[in-house]
Amino acid sequence: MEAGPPGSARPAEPGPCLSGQRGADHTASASLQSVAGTEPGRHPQAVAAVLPAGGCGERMGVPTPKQFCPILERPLISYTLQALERVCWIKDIVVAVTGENMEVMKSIIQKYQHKRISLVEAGVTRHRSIFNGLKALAEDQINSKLSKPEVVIIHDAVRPFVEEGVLLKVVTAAKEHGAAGAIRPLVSTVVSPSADGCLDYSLERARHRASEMPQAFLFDVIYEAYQQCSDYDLEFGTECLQLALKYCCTKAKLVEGSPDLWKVTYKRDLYAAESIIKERISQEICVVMDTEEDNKHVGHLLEEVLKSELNVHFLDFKLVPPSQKMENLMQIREFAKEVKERNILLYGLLISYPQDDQKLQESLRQGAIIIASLIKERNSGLIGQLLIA
Ligand SMILES: Nc1ccn([C@@H]2O[C@H](COP(=O)(O)OP(=O)(O)OP(=O)(O)O)[C@@H](O)[C@H]2O)c(=O)n1
Ligand SMILES: O=C(CO)[C@H](O)[C@H](O)COP(=O)(O)O
Repeated sequence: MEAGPPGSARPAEPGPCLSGQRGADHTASASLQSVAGTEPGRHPQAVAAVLPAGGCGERMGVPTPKQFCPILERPLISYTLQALERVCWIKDIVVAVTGENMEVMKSIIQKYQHKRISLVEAGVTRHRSIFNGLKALAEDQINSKLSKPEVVIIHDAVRPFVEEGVLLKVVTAAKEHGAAGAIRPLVSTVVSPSADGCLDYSLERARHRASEMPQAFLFDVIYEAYQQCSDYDLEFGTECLQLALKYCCTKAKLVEGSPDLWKVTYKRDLYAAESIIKERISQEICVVMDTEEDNKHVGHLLEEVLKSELNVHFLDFKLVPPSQKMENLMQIREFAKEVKERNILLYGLLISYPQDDQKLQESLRQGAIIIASLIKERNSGLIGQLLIA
């Protein structure tokens, strides 16, 4: 079963959103090496990331800012951080969080053991939050453990499915062009209404693209752009690539991104994100079997049946001696409670091994169906129960 990251303390509840906050106040390891700048003579801290996470998620319509909304009992932002942390050549990750949610963020970092994270205070708009993150990375910060990177990635905290491949593409393109960003084809046509609410004009859909995240910039380019830009830009702007163009004459390279890069914005996006996470979890499982030596073949048969149910590849397959802990049902329940603290869901499953071949197959098929649905659904109500196939 999928094991969540270790850690025990529960994070504090996120603070509610201040209403009116929005706009109110002012592939190859060789290429990875070169992105990370590890070749001789390069700055060792070449790539850093800034994650704006200071919004209140007005469009989501729930009191908890969306970045802290739980998906399968884990805050959304933790998935995004995990996705960036997996990329070893990103040396620092600067997260911009509001003062009132600083403690929540710290407890998430502690609980899920996130590494390489620095926190800065968010601003009242997304651009201001990003600017605060960039300031923390700029060289002239006293007492800072951060150092100025050559390239900075900017990525929204609410886009959890960012893959290393697209990060590599934008960073590589940013090194060459000064700026780069992920794009997607438009789903709907963009129209411009006139003051009377009637159609003024429409854009030719095939000639336009949706700008997504991640984006990457030569640090000096984007920092200069933020330093130069107007209060109006900081207040109402939504496009970092535009700032680089307007203030540094840097034309960003546009890179095709994957469909999963979309931004969690509305409540239905949380359900979509949950489904994607479940799908991914069910493709990365470790099955630990407790089978007696003379029944080893049954374990292998189960693996075969399970593969057809789940479409998974097995990361690990072990035969372990019966554990003392599992000997009675109460202990399974106690053990399940204990490991749930670490986001591990433990269920007991008893599969009978009839001598009759056909009955054995049926029993294994039932077992595989139960295992597959437990993995896909992560039903926390059933943990510690002994299910029978
Ligand atoms: N003052 C702000 C506003 C937004 N963000 C961050 O910018 C990202 C993208 O913004 P958006 O989806 O607009 O988030 P919200 O502003 O929270 O959502 P809404 O517009 O629905 O209020 C999010 O990670 C959000 O937390 C930020 O760091 N600081
Ligand atoms: O759209 C974008 C591309 O540049 C940004 O990712 C950003 O999410 C826009 O944020 P907001 O919803 O606050 O305008």
